[in-house]
Amino acid sequence: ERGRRRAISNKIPLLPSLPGLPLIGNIHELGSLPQRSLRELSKKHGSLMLLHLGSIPTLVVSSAKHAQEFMRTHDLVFASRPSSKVSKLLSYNNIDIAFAPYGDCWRQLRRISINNLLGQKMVQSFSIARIEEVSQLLERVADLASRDNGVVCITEMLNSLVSNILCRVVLGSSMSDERTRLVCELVQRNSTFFSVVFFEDLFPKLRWLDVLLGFEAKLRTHFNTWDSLLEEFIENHLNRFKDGSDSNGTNTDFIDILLQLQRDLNSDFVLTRDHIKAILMDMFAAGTDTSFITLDWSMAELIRNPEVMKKAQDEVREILANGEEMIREEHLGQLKYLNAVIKEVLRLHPPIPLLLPRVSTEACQMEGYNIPKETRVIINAWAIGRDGAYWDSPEEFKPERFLSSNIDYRGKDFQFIPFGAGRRICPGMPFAIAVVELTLANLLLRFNWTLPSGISKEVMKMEDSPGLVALRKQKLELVPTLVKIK
Ligand code: HEM
Repeated sequence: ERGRRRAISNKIPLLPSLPGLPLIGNIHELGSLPQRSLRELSKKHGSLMLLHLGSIPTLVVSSAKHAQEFMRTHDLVFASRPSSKVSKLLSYNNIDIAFAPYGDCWRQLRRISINNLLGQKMVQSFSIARIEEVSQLLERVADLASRDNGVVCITEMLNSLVSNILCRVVLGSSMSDERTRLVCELVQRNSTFFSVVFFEDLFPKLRWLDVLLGFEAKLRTHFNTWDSLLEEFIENHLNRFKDGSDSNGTNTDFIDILLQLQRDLNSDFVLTRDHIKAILMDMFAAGTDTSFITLDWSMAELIRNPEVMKKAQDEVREILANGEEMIREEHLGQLKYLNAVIKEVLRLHPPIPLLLPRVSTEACQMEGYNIPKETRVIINAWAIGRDGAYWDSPEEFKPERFLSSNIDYRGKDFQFIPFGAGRRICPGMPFAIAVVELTLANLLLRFNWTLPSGISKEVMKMEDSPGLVALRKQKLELVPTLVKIK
């Protein structure tokens, strides 16, 4: 049967490749913001294009219809990830969740991530961490607002808020500020490494060039720093456990949960120390920048669209009963307009504009073409979210579009896939949404926001910075004014 299928697929034509240069193929066409250049290319060559990145054949998908083919119809064939030099090292040889190839190890770890770390129930159990960190942020903003010129760099404040929440949930509340800062720095360096393409990834025979140019040594040093830090965190937890100083379980964090699972798991799957370190690395790498970027773009869009800001502020201010000073998690379900604002931000600014790449584990057929095994797939979620075929005035920021529709980001509506879809959809979605909603709601409740004097919204640049994640290029500085609560 397999042989017959192969014989049939041999007769089906391959998708024609875009013309490229010798050796490098189409790399020169990517530019510094591939989501934009790939969208331009797709306007000419169609929403399913075959490119060659070095010697690697890569399909680029730019329409909701084709995204659905890859992430629903043929999801199983494309549920694996290609390995790269950076991801392989930082994921302890691809034994994490985000970069693991499709298979038993990935399935087991993904189940753990959903059942024990990131699912709705666990997200609720960490609500105190969010509330406390958000109230500290509000105090810091109020303090800065009362000083000098009252300007705050909201980008930096949001970045440390998200890092603090993540450190607290993953490592526990007793972590020193110095350790939290180090994690934050390493997470930023991770992003830099993920944006660098190593020669070996494009031309497997050119690994010697990475060695010669010192790239490989730098990456290894970075990994070693991470590794010893994660070892230190795990050992501290084990010692605390041995002392019995944390036996009442009130201080549970991700490391405690994973160590407990390591002790309990009575199945064939053995959770090793490397698995635990790889999962922890994933949580920091996948969880920090993404949520922070969403918050940063939200504040930028709100300041550029004062009528949207006003509506969102009216909504949060109306639902508080007299005397209450903070929006709490139980209020969030009522904030329909704020929810639409967040969706609109994720539509125009998906934090991972090209999602994470997939790779086929067997040949399959699509639109009369044969797609061979081991073809890489990049899905341009950024272009799909701005596709005029699905969205009215696609480049405009109009949260109202979501008030009258049921479209959401849970992976069923392929014109809106900031979290991906199918088997590999982001397991951190409930975690991220809880942080983003609570933070935005309270920033809008407590303060009125304006641009520093001399700066008008017309001169704000809404460009992304290059890299795997799309942070706004300019840091956002704003002037908050404390609002008296009734
Ligand atoms: C607004 C915030 C976030 C966005 C937009 C986002 C987006 C994504 C995307 C696009 C993917 C790839 C999906 C695919 O291949 O179809 C992904 C995967 C993943 N995300 Fe998120 N993410 C966010 C927050 C988080 C958080 C807070 C965590 C954890 C603390 C997290 C953990 C992961 C993991 C572990 C994966 C790999 C899943 C797999 O390969 O099976 N993410 N995310």
